Amino acid sequence: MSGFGNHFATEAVAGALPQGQNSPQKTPFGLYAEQLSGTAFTAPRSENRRSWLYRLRPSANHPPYRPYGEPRETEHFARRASPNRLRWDPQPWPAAATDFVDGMVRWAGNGSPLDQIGTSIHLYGATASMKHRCFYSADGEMLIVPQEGGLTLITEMGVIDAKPGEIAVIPRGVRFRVELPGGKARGYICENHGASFRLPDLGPIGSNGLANARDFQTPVAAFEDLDEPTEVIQRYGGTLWTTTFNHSPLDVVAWHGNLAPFKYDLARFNTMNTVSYDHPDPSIFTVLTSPSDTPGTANCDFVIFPPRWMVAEHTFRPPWFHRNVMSEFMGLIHGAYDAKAGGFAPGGASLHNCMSGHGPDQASYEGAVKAELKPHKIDNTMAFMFETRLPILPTAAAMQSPSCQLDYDDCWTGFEKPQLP
Ligand SMILES: O=C(O)Cc1cc(O)ccc1O
Ligand SMILES: [Fe+2]
Repeated sequence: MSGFGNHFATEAVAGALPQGQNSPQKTPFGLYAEQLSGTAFTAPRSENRRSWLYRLRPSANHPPYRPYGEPRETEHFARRASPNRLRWDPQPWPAAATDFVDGMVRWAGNGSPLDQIGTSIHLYGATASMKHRCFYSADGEMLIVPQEGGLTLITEMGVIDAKPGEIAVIPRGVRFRVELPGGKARGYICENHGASFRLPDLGPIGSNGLANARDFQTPVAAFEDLDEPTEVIQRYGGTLWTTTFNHSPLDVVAWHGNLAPFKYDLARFNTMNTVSYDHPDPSIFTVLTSPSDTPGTANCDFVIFPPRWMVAEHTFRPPWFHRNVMSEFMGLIHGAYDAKAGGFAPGGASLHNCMSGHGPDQASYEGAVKAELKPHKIDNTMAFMFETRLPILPTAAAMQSPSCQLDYDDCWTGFEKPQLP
């Protein structure tokens, strides 16, 4: 079903969706009605997100949760916020068969899930499909950015196939199982603890452009009818909890509402750029934004750097040097990034925190200053950024990882000193 934030209605079995009311005394086939809220009941209508789910068993039907495995100490934030610029090589594949839940590592983040502000940024690398288990986050919606290998996200509300170049967003609380059609998959996740992602305002751009609402796709209802023990793992307060249902909770036969998972093909992005001079702020490439309480200052923006024509005249065309009050976590889905001649590989990541000077590496700078400024297509590339209001803390896992490039600062050495008259 197409459209962003629409009020959808879908049933996997004809007649399963109640008509004319949400909670009839007798539901079709005796399905259990459940409201899933993404905003406070009292949120203004323009903000309000909720869906009604009609399922084979009430979600309430389960034993208590207990901590899942050993606490993942390395997922805690480093004890001190570091102003240092950081970059990581792509993560190696897990040696043993590892599914999406076990292959997900919190790498960085800010704010706090219990305060419902900020983000947790995870990397995942999986080599096995989830079997008899599913996952959800009570801490935030999950924006999943596949980098290598597709994911089949079998959610309570329908099935999403997401391949590299597409993104998927699973609302807070929606349970899902991840299968790997290609046998392995890796990528990035922004678990958004704040206000849910939405399309940015377009201002003077007008009523079309950037990510167009109709290119977002939400699955139709699909369910499994399985009376088999199913492990349900949730992230709650930053840690994992587990319990075992006596049935699959992916048992929603019909649903309606405007809180739902969706996917988006980044190739559909209608990219804006200068046709005169100077390199615009990267906010023109915002796909989705999670606003904070301060207008224009995002809890998190999801920004991409897609293929595009570079035509600016008498201009230094790559990203300029800058120091930003917002903090920037970047990843690369494929290709090369125009500010980094080397070292930023697909599957890798970088972190440039509040006020940390960064920009083109020396080689990219040199090349761009010398380049002949004819129209040039930056092609076969897709980098992205989670840009967020609060400084980002890496976790111990990220700091201790052998993939952390100890020589990253060196890419900004060797600049020639200008000769003044
Ligand atoms: O730092 C980066 O590479 C991201 C970025 C890109 C750009 O074109 C302008 C500003 C910015 O932070
Ligand atoms: Fe930047």
